[in-house]
Amino acid sequence: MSDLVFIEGLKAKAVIGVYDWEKIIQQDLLLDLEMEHDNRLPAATDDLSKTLDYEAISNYILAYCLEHQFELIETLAERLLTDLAATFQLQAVRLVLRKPAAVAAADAVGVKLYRRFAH
Ligand SMILES: Nc1nc2c(c(=O)[nH]1)N=C([C@H](O)[C@@H](O)CO)CN2
Repeated sequence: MSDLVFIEGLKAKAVIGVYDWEKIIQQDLLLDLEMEHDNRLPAATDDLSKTLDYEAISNYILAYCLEHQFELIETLAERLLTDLAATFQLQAVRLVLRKPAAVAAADAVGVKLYRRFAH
């Protein structure tokens, strides 16, 4: 399936990092998501409940980042995707998670994941 619902440049806040100073501050994260779905069903019904609601998913991600604390962005990315897939019945998702301020000489650093889920 090559149809996608996507979210680009979602700005989240999280307490994240391996160093002590990072455990007492919130830092900015930037997320891009591509979620595979079949566009024909929502298009045939014009019904929000038949698609992946990018607003609901964005709000879920923002809350998840605020409510969970990890050292590695790898951990956040993996657990977030597992939760998202279960909550929104995602079939397959590509995630880019950037930590823009982590390396001063770089525009951003981060992780890119692609996961397929069986429901
Ligand atoms: N692959 C990773 N490398 C690093 C991470 C990380 O989460 N994944 N984290 C840090 C520090 O927390 C850094 O962001 C502080 O600026 C270093 N390397």
